[in-house]
Order: sequence, then structure tokens, then C-alpha cells
Amino acid sequence: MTDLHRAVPHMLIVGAGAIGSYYGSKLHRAGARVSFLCRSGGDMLRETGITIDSLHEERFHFHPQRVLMAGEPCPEPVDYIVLTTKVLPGISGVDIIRPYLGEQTVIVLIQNGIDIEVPYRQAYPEHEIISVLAFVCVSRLSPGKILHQDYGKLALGNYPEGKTPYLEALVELLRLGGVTCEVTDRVQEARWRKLVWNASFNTLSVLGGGVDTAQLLADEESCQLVRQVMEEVCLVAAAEGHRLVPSIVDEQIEHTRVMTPYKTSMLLDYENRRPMEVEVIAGNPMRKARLHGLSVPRLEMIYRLLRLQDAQRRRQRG
Ligand SMILES: NC(=O)C1=CN([C@@H]2O[C@H](COP(=O)(O)OP(=O)(O)OC[C@H]3O[C@@H](n4cnc5c(N)ncnc54)[C@H](OP(=O)(O)O)[C@@H]3O)[C@@H](O)[C@H]2O)C=CC1
Ligand SMILES: CC(C)(CO)C(=O)C(=O)O
Repeated sequence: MTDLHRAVPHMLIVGAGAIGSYYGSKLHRAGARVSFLCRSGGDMLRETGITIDSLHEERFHFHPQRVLMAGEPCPEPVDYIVLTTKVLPGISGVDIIRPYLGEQTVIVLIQNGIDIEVPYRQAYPEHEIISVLAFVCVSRLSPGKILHQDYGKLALGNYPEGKTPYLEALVELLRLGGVTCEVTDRVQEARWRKLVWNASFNTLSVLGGGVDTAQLLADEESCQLVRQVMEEVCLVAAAEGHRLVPSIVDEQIEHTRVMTPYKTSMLLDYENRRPMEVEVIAGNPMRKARLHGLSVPRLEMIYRLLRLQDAQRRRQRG
């Protein structure tokens, strides 16, 4: 047993937004020491802590071990550094985490998108990376105030593949905190499966003029478009060596039909005039398709239109 597996591990969560606060609360419940690294709102968090209100779980309130502002040194070693920012070209997770990495700090990414691990693998080849997919609907109402609407399962695996004792230790903690965890030794395939949903529903919810999942599926033409985008993503995944079962398209559509109508995280970002995760959700798969010489006309169009929307929003924000 290394000192990383201390009885009470120290987790530094980068980003006190919806995902960071929600899963941070679960790790806190499990007895871990949970600190946050914030870009804004740090004073408020230190004073009032974090409250999770949920439509399905009991209200939970906690005070983080430490609240650091970006760049502020951390006086104690970090066992797991957990990135939960949006994945955007303007945010360099690689640079943000540098001051906090000890020799054995494990890098954990709870974020959407494809190939998000690559910059970390390149910058920190010696560090273990755990890649995590969140199946949850949660949002931050204001600093320290989180609303959990639905679900909460995590799928986790080591990047690029496999399962290590550090992964198992993290999963044990999360389960103790009440999180359902699915452990996989093929996390990249799991990312592609999730992308089938995100690359279709997230993007079309914005380009469709601000529609929720139910509205997208209620209309036969837009439902057909969802399906076609999903099929294109499966094509790229297969070229990358991840053969997803063909029934995934029907399964995801039928599963979404019975979900409470949901506004995707990309739509919430668009409505709130925040930058959207266009590159990792639409850009990266489209670039992979180009590398393999595949024709994915819908993905291409979605990517180009979303880039325009995003740039227009940036201009409006000034
Ligand atoms: N919310 C959800 O239901 C789901 C989200 N996801 C994915 O999870 C990831 C996180 O999403 P979510 O939690 O919703 O996003 P939020 O916008 O709620 O939170 C992101 C947080 O990161 C912070 N941040 C940004 N830059 C920095 C920085 N340089 N240093 C420290 N903190 C920083 C932001 O700070 P500030 O307060 O200043 O803005 C914000 O608090 C995304 O990839 C998303 O796609 C996946 C599944 C579901
Ligand atoms: C699939 C979902 C809804 C998380 O469960 C999501 O990833 C999102 O809204 O971006």
C-alpha cells in the first residue's frame, strides 16, 4: 500500500460548478478530504459552503476542506486532482493542475467529449489518468447552490485502458458516498457511446432553436436527424476501433423518450451566454472522421454552425 492510499485521501476538485460540487459532496460524505480550486466565488464558498438540493435525494450541505483560488498554493499533498471544468479552448487544465501535482497524484477527468485525455497524457506521461463519464442532470444556480435534477451514475476507467488499484480505491469511495459506479477497462469505448448522445442531442438542442429532448423527438423530421447524427458518430467510432452495437441508436432514442424532458448542458450554456463545448463534442469526432476519410456531412454541418453560434455569442459578451 502506497501513501496515496491513505485512510483519508485528499481530493482537489478543479471547478466548483455543477459536477464538481455534486460529486465533491459524495466524496465528502464518504469521508474524503475534499478541497476546491475555483476561478470565482471562492470567498462565498469558504463562508457558506456548498448546498446540494435534489429532486430525488435529501438536501446536503458541507464545507470543503480548503477553497483555493486558481494558482494559490495548496499546503497539503493532493492524492486525486479532479477536473470538472467545461472543456473549452480557453481553459488549459494542463497548466491549471501543474502546481498541485505530486509524484503520485492521480489525474481524474469528469468531463464530456472525445480525446480530452490527450493533452494530459502528453504533458504528464508518468501520471495515472482516470477518465470518467457522468450520467447526471445537475446545474449550478449560484456559487455554492446546486440543483440535482436526475440520475447520477458514473462510468470510470483508466486512460487509455485498464483498471488500477487507484481506480478501485476511488470507486470504493464514490460508492460509499452513494454513487452508482460502472467500472470499465475500455473507457474510450464508453466515451464514444456517450458521444452518440451528446453529439446529437446537445448540438441539435441548440441548433434547433433551444429545444429540449422531448421536443427533438416529438417531431419526426428532427428525430430522424438525431438518428442520422448518431449513426455518423458510430461510423467514426468503428473507424477508431470501437465497434458499438448497432442497436445503440434505437436504445438511446427510446431511453431518451421516457426521460423527463431535459435541456442539455450545451443548451443551458447557450441560453446563459456561456461558451459551448463545441470542439470536444462535435469538432474532435469530425476531425477523426476526416483522418479516416469518412463522409459525415451532418456532423460537419453541425460543427460549422455551432462554431458560428459560439463566436457570435462571444462577440455579444464582448
Ligand atoms: N451538468 C451536468 O449535468 C453534466 C455535465 N457534464 C460535463 O461535466 C463537465 C462540467 O460541467 P458542469 O459542472 O455542468 O459545468 P459548470 O459550468 O457548472 O462548472 C464548471 C466550473 O469550472 C470552473 N472553472 C472554469 N475555469 C476554471 C479555472 N481555470 N480554474 C478553476 N475553476 C474553473 C467554473 O468557474 P466559474 O464559476 O468561474 O464559472 C465553474 O464553476 C463538462 O464537461 C460537462 O459537459 C456531463 C454530464 C452532465
Ligand atoms: C447525457 C447528459 C444529459 C448527462 O446525463 C449530458 O451529458 C449533457 O446534458 O450534456
